[in-house]
Amino acid sequence: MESYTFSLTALGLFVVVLGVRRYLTRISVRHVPGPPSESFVFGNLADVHQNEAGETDFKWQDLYGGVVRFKALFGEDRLLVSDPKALQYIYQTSGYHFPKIPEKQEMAKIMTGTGILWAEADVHKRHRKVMLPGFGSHEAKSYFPIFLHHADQISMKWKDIIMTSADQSAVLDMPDWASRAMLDAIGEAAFDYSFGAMEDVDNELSKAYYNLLADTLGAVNRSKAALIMQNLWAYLPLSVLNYVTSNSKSPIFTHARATERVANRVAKELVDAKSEAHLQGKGAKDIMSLLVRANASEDPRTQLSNAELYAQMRTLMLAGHETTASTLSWALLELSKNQEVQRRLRAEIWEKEEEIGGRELRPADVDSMPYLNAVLKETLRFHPVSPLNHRMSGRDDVLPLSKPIMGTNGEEIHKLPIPKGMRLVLSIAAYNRNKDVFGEDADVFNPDRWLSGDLTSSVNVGVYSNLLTFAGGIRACIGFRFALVELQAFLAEVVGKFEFYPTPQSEKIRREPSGVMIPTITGESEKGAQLPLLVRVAAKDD
Ligand code: HEM
Repeated sequence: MESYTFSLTALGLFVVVLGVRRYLTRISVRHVPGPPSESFVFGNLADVHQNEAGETDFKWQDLYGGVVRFKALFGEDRLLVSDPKALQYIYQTSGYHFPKIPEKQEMAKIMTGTGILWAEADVHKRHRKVMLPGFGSHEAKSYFPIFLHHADQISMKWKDIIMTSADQSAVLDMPDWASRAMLDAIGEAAFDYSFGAMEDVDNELSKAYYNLLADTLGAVNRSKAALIMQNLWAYLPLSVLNYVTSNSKSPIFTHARATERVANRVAKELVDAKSEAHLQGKGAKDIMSLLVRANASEDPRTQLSNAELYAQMRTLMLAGHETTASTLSWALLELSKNQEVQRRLRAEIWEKEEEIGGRELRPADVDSMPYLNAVLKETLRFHPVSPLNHRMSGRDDVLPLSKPIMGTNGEEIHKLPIPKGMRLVLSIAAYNRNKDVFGEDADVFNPDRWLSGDLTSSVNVGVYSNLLTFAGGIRACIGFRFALVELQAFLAEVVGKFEFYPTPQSEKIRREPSGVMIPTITGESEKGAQLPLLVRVAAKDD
């Protein structure tokens, strides 16, 4: 008995010594500079998640450099990263060694299921391999007529409203219109499905997705309780977390679960119809049909299960419509504030229309419009609708840096060792304002920067124009070409036909971090996305 007690005590001591040794030899980031903690319990979490998107990141990047240490709950260190080389390493060179954060993935799972946004490592590789063929440049361009058609639907509605108004103008809420048009566009292009959102048809799927992101991911940005709760999840086993997400009565989860039920049912109906068409040899060219063919594949490397198939549809709905809708809204806000930019863009669109005679615009036409593309790139740079990405280090690692940072011990840090499990906040917003990459006026909206040919950087980070808006590397936005073609079509259509002016409310716009960065009116965040602009029909002087 005595020897048993002795063995147990010795084992206990051994475990404690091992734990202490591990703690003491753990790589420390304590010399990385950063802001003082606001409080031991909350750290700086409110600064990072509850200010306007980018506000804290820009300030800290200027004050401390491209890697900033800040505090999460109970003194936990986290890093905010905007240094180009460090980001390149995390996204590209060492992508699968920086997985997403488990508690955030649990949120991704309730919103999209076990699809590509949620998947990690080999499962992610398989999803990506199956989906990539649907998202090439050729495929994206083939949807251009669909996008133009849905942009034209907006135009017709706006014209009706404006023409019947007393002073031939109307105040229109951009995100509401853009969101419905983009939902219809993705429905048709990706699923060959009509949401009928523009026609206000009582479609339960479009109703289910309404404000989903704001209710779920946006909760941490509005409420301190939600912010603490979601950060406490880091300390819970995944099984407990899973129980919470499946049973909690909080609106954060009830909205997501209700959407899941409707979306899975519609996805199943669609998949059944498309499988039938596939069996009969009638292949359609929408993305869902491509995935259904993968579902029927015999090869496990390119196969998707039914659950994965439904999840991809939910992923594309979520990732593929509020993102583009918000980007269009931000573009129109900037054009309303910069009337000269708006006039130049319209002049280019009209010139192109004259050049092509009466025919409809084609992808090659919009590709050959330098100012349109400069305005688009500048909007994506200035207002990246996914301003933060979250990752953790899967192993002890070393981050390379483009520029040394001055450690709190007075020594320059040229490479930064980080321990396994370190949570990283990757600031897309701050990288996009990096003066070394985008010039001294990076904080100004200036489409001309894209026309001067001066934007060369030795470190390529992003998947498009060296912007980080669509992220980079192995998990870069799979739909970025799709988004670009869609935004080209919508901008050419609405700016060619209408003039946009600011309103008193548009002077109070807040960049709301709400899963997707949406425009809200200061003091009215709980109402969700709002951006009222004054709109008139653009008349050509003959
Ligand atoms: C302006 C529009 C868009 C922006 C700014 C944007 C941005 C992003 C970003 C930053 C990521 C990386 C997320 C992460 O790794 O944590 C991402 C991933 C993704 N995006 Fe987009 N996106 C846009 C439009 C679209 C569209 C139109 C689609 C589909 C039609 C789409 C589908 C996806 C998918 C499926 C992923 C996951 C890719 C993977 O994990 O391999 N996105 N997007």
